[in-house]
Amino acid sequence: MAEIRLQNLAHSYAERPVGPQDYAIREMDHVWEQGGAYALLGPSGCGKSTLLNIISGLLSPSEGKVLFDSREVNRLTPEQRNIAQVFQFPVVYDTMTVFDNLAFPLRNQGLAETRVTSKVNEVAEVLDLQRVLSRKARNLTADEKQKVSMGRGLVRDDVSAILFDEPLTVIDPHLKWKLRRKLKQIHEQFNITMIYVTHDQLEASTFADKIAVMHGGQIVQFGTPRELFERPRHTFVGFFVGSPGMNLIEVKAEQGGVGFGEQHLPLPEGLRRQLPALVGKRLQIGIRPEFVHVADEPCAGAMQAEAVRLEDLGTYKILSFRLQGHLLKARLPEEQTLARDVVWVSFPAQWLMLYADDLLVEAQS
Ligand SMILES: Nc1ncnc2c1ncn2[C@@H]1O[C@H](COP(=O)(O)OP(=O)(O)OP(=O)(O)O)[C@@H](O)[C@H]1O
Repeated sequence: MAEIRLQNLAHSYAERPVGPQDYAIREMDHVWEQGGAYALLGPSGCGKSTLLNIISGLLSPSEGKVLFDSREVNRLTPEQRNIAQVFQFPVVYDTMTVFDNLAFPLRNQGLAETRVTSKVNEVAEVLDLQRVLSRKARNLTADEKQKVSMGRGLVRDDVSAILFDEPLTVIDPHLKWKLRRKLKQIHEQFNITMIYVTHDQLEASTFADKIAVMHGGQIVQFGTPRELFERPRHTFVGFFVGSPGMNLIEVKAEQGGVGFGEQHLPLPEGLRRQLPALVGKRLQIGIRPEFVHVADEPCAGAMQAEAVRLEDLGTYKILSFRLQGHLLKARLPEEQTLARDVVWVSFPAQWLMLYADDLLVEAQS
């Protein structure tokens, strides 16, 4: 088990990179603490697999260092780093039994056969594979094969870390939830550093204690699922995490707050004080649909808007409304009804975020 530190790390697949656009990973420093359950979340092409392969040793970074417990491992193979990796598609030995597949990494290490048997049984029980232990792997379903792949990663308790690259892609949807919970349970039981790559925020937040959100080859925020939801530090996190994503409106600085269209929006004192320092930057305000307050009648501080569509999603409703030409969303409780097309919306100060060039502006105390 190890603490994994990335130091001034960057990677370009190009032989002679000339600018940031040539980098799949842009310079970053990051620490994965020993024993943590982490997710690496981001859309296709943001650099997740590249980063995972650099950590595992399948790929050598073009710049910077990978340190395991302060020891540089840049030139070491995955075996030498003692990393277990579970890929999107199952990697199993078809002609071996499930038992022998699970035992393989342990026998390779020269473990005594009694210890092999007890470890294999322990992992098979966690993954519900006891029934198929004596079956040849080729006769298994895709789900079962992927469980065997996972089991091979989990069977050794001396690994530095286990890396999962979208491991549930081939798993039947109704089994996905069960397996995600299982992985979490395994993490609690074995206390191994685990990094789980996914583009699915639900998968990330059910598995991980902390999520690294990747965008354009960088980790734009590293935080708990709650932090990502309540205080997105980058507009991309606001937009990508949450369903629907955060409402973002481009604004200009004004006396006492910000403005968009004809609308003036006062800002809390701490943010107002920051405005002079932000001259020349692109300003946006952000508010999650869950925090927009919507009323039928005018009320203090509320802005008049046009209700465009109300979708009933069973346990809540999503209102699309137009405010000063911006189409925005609000999440309403299931029981809320709207009498007219005109609504009054307000953005509670504690949930209103201000972004300058896409980065969260912290209030000045
Ligand atoms: N072997 C390669 N050679 C050149 N460019 C590559 C190579 N592998 C990935 N890239 C590029 O690097 C960038 C990051 O790709 P990467 O596969 O790491 O992203 P990802 O977030 O894992 O996406 P996906 O989920 O689609 O795999 C992309 O622009 C991709 O085209």
